[in-house]
Amino acid sequence: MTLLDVRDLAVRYDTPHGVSQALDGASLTVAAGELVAVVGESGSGKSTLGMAALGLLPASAQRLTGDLLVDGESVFGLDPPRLRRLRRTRLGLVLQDAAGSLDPTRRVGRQLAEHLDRPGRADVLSRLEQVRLPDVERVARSYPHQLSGGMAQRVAIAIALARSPGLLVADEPTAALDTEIKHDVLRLLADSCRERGTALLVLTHDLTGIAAYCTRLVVMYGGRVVETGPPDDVLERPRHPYTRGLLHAVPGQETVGGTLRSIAGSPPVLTGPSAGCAFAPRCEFRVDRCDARRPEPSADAARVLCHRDGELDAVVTLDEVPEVSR
Ligand SMILES: Nc1ncnc2c1ncn2[C@@H]1O[C@H](COP(=O)(O)OP(=O)(O)OP(=O)(O)O)[C@@H](O)[C@H]1O
Repeated sequence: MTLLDVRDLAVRYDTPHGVSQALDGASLTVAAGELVAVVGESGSGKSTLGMAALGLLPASAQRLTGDLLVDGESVFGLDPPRLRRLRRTRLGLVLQDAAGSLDPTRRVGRQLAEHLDRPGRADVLSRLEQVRLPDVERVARSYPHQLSGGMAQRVAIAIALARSPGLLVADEPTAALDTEIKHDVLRLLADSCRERGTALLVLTHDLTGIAAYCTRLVVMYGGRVVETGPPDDVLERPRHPYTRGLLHAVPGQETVGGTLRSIAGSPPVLTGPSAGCAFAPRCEFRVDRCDARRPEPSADAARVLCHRDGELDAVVTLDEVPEVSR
């Protein structure tokens, strides 16, 4: 069953400093219980997509075209009370700065209790145990500043999952954590969502870190979804030149005596809809039609947005795509 249905969504921000087209016709569906990672460089539109899914776009954001449906209903069509109810009952959010998302003046046990249907002490402690926190009595009595970053993130996950939402959006949930605990937190997020049947949308720069924990990878560029598929397919047989570039740019994939190749150029800052393929200026396979027309998604499940999809394997052998350790 489709839980989240993003249909050709275009969103732009109007600010005193100018206009920024954050989403330029993004399309994506997420089924109930799916674990989806949305990857892409800074500015590709991941956070805007995530906030739109939660009905949390700021006032400066304007929907130009398209729609976003949760449980079959457009979040843009809901009045504020119904949107609040949808958020409270069906949606959850975990941010990068977990400690910052907690109230610094109140003990974490009390904060968690507010989100529980049966807010007793036993339930609070059991929820803290479920997110694999040690010494839960002490944690429940603590103020946020008394917890490490990893512990605060686990509390934030317990709060976000308290009502077993249909969809949990996690925006760079491990970016502020030490490398050793990043994987533990990602595993916890994925396991907790799987146990509850909650769909997970993780927004991240870290393509390979997340791959082991999700059932689908979604690659964004220039405010559009340019490729999607099971992690093994995307990592082993990337089809979009941007995905291939991202994999070449993964640290640790350099060959001995070779150099780490990054994608030349910078991601676009769009001020309006892209006339052609937004990746064309950085693409080594660019031809005239790439600048002239917007690519439409391929008809298969990967929905690759590339004019040259299907032609490129003759140009690049897949041996050139580095193997990614997961
Ligand atoms: N509140 C805002 N006001 C104005 N412009 C914004 C706002 N939020 C995002 N943008 C712009 O929209 C574009 C997409 O940003 P967005 O944060 O959605 O991408 P992202 O992929 O999540 O990037 P990052 O990983 O850096 O958060 C960028 O050009 C960004 O500067």
